[in-house]
Amino acid sequence: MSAEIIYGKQLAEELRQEMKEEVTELSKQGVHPKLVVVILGEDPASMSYVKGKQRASEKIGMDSELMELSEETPELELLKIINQLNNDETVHGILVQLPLPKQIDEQKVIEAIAPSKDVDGFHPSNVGRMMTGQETFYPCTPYGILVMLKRANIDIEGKHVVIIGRSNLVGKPVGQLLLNEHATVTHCHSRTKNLREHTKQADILIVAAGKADLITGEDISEGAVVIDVGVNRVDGKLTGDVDFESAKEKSSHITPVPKGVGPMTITMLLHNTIKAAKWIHQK
Ligand SMILES: NC(=O)C1=CN([C@@H]2O[C@H](COP(=O)(O)OP(=O)(O)OC[C@H]3O[C@@H](n4cnc5c(N)ncnc54)[C@H](OP(=O)(O)O)[C@@H]3O)[C@@H](O)[C@H]2O)C=CC1
Ligand SMILES: Nc1nc(=O)c2c([nH]1)NC[C@@H]1CN(c3ccc(C(=O)N[C@@H](CCC(=O)O)C(=O)O)cc3)C=[N+]21
Repeated sequence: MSAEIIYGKQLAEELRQEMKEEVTELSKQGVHPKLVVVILGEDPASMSYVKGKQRASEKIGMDSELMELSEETPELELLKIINQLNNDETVHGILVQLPLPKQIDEQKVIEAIAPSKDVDGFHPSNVGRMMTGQETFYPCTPYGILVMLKRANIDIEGKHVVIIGRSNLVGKPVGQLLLNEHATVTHCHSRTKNLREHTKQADILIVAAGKADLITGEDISEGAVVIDVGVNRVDGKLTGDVDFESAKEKSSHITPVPKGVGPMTITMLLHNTIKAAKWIHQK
């Protein structure tokens, strides 16, 4: 069997077209969704994601602003800036690019962002809402994965989803969202023993470890759905956590890297920003 390739990039473009129309409609009502992205330092990989977010926002007619701060910015100064953005009525979404330099406590920064502007969905209040099945901003990568699975007509209910990763950004929230959709969820991580025994059990395998080629065709069962979240740079080339060629021969569906999960992450960020603008407007 050779898998159907799920191109997140293509789906992302379709969804962004719909969003562009929504932004036009909103602007007729005087609502101009605006995202502010804050980045500290000039790490090339981070800059490249951030530029991608900027381009995507502009393409759908959304306002977006990039605040480039020095790598040495003190924590207190960053917290002050976040406070100003929280109080700025023209700003609907705030994203502080992670990871942050070592002088800054990441959790403090995440908690400083007003939950109503937390388009990343990382604030404990929004995480709690997601956990209890309430409407909120869902973290962009997990939400993008959910939308991809749904659009590809993949059944989630009752299926065994195995996730490699338990980070607060990806692993944990994707497990929670799929649990909300009635999947049976297993998380694996660096202390998991006999990883292959677990991955072989997966109807849907989500790999978010950040280790190139961690998973190959031998680790999966015939007909599994494979979602590769990993973004690794190997010899200057972007690659995922899954050996695409061998996994493609055994899976029923598989996402590529690039052009898979990444573009969906950015799309859900745009979606959350539009949602934030609509919420504020309704108040
Ligand atoms: N495409 C996209 O839009 C996005 C892609 N990413 C990418 O996804 C990947 C994961 O990101 P993130 O969750 O932030 O990364 P983290 O490094 O925070 O988490 C990695 C997780 O994988 C686990 N892990 C690492 N190595 C192994 C191993 N050999 N076997 C089993 N488990 C392992 C870790 O276990 P433990 O908890 O025990 O340490 C941890 O839970 C990265 O490549 C990142 O670049 C991230 C965000 C968005
Ligand atoms: N506060 C915060 N929120 C994030 O959502 C966040 C973050 N910090 N820090 C870093 C990670 C990583 N991330 C990606 C987004 C898009 C692509 C993406 O679009 N990738 C393209 C390729 C892009 C390229 O060619 O460089 C693709 O896979 O096709 C990848 C990774 C968001 N993150």
